[in-house]
Amino acid sequence: MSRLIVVSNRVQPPGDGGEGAVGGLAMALAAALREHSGVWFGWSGQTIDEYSGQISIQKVGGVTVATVDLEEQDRQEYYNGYANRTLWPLFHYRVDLSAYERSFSEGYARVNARFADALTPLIGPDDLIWIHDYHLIPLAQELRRRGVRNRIGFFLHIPWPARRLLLTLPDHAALVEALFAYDLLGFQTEDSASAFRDYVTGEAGGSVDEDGVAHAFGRTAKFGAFPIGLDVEGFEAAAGGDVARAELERMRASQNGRAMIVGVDRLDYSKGLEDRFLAYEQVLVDHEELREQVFLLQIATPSREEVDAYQEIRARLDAVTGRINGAFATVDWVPIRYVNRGYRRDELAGVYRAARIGLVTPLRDGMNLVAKEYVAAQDPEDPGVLVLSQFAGASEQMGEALIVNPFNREEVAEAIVRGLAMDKAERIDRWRALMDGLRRSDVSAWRDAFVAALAGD
Ligand SMILES: O=P(O)(O)OC[C@H]1O[C@H](O[C@H]2O[C@H](CO)[C@@H](O)[C@H](O)[C@H]2O)[C@H](O)[C@@H](O)[C@@H]1O
Ligand SMILES: O=c1ccn([C@@H]2O[C@H](COP(=O)(O)OP(=O)(O)O)[C@@H](O)[C@H]2O)c(=O)[nH]1
Repeated sequence: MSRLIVVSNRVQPPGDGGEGAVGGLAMALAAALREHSGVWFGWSGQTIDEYSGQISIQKVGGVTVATVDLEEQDRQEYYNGYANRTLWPLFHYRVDLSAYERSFSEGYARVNARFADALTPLIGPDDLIWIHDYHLIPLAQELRRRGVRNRIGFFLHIPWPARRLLLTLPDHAALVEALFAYDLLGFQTEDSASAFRDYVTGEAGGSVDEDGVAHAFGRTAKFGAFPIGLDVEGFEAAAGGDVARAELERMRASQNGRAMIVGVDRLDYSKGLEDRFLAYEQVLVDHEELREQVFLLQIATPSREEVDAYQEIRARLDAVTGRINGAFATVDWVPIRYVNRGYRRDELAGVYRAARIGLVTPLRDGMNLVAKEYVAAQDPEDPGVLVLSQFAGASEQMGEALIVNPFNREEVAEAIVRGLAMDKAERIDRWRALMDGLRRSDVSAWRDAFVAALAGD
C-alpha cells in the first residue's frame, strides 16, 4: 500500500485529546490518520528569528508528524495576511473584509515555497500526497517545479465562492491555475464544486467533461464533492467517558430545570454569532413565557486574535451579550452564558448532551463539525434538536435538522421555539435519521473515498 503524506497548515498529532488546537480540520485529520499510517507535515505553530528549514519529527500513534517553524514575518504575511485577511473573508462571502496587500501574496508564495523545499526530500516514489486548505493552494505547483511527479490531491475545507465574488481577488486566475497542478480537487459540497465548475467554464475558458474532469490552463484536474465526516466512534468513546459524564452532571446541576440552548464556535465572524444572539433575543421578546425557562450557553473560543476583524467581532459580541443580559436578566437568571475559552472534546460532548437545542447558524461555513458532534452526543432515548444554517456545508447532508436562514432573525427564533416544543417521538425520528447519515459518511469514509479517487482506483 502506498504511503499517505498529508499536508496542512495546522497540525495536531493524533492522540492529542483536543486540548490543543481548536478547529475541525485538525480534529478530522487526526482521526483520519489514526487508522492510516503515514506522514503529517505542516507548520509547528511556532516562530523563530531566522527560517532554517529544519524539520522536527515525532512519531505519534503510528503517524509520523513532521513540522517546520516559520518566521514572525511569515506568520503575519502568510497566516494572518493572505490566508486569513484575504482568502478567508472572501471565500466566506465577506468581500468587505477581504484585504489585498502585495506583502501578503509575497508571504503566501514564500511559505508555500518553503513548505515545498522541506517536504520534497520526504517524498518517496509511490507516496500519495494530500494537501489541505486555502493556506496551501500553490503547494502542488511548487512541488511540481521541484520535480515531484507523485499523485497530489487537494481538499478545500472552506466554501469555494461564487464566480463573481472570486473575480474581486486581484490574482484570481493565478490562484485557480495553481489548482491545476493537482490531480484531484475535493470540495465540501456540491454547491462549492458547482461554483468551481462555473469559474472554469465561465471565466477560465475551460471545460468540464462528464467524468468531472476539468480542463483549463493547458492541464486537467478531476474534481468533486467529498463532504468531510465526523470521527463518530472516537466521538462516541469520548462522550461515554468519565470527563463527559462529569461535565453532563455539572451542566444539569447548573441548569435548575431550565432548557439549555448551546452554541460552540471559534470566535469568527463567519459563524453568525451576532445574528444568533439577536434571534435568541427575539424569542425572549415574542415569548415572555419562555423567559427564565431557557438560557443560551455560547462557547466562543478565541481564534486568530491578531487579525483586526476578529478583534472587532469580539468587541461587538461583548457588547451585544452585555446589552441582552442587562435588558432581560433577573436576580437568579442570566439569558446568555457567554464563555470565551476553549474546551476539550470530551468536555464538549457532555455539554452538547445537556442541551435541548444545538444552535449552529453560521453565515457561511465549509462544513461545520460541531453540528455533527451535537447530534452524535445526544441521548438516543431523549435527543435534542439541531437548528442548522442552510449556509453550513453540513446542511447538504443533514436535512432532518431544522434548517434555517441565519440572516432571518424571525425564522431562527421560530425554529428555536419549535425545537423547544418538539415532542419526543419527532425528536427521536429526526435524530435517528441524522445519526444514520453520520455513521454512513464518517471521517474514515471521507478519507477512503478521497484517497481511492486520488489513487485512481
Ligand atoms: O487553524 P485555525 O486558523 O485556528 O482555524 C481552525 C480551522 O478552521 C477552518 O476549519 C474548516 O474545516 C472544518 C473541517 O473540514 C470545517 O468543518 C469548517 O467548516 C471549516 O471552517 C479552516 O478551514 C482550517 O484550515 C483551520 O484549521
Ligand atoms: O472550545 C472548543 C471549541 C471547538 N472545538 C472543536 O473545534 C472543532 C470546530 O470545527 P468546525 O468544523 O465546527 O469549525 P471550524 O472551527 O473548523 O471552522 C470541533 O471539532 C469542536 O469540537 C474544541 O475542541 N474546543
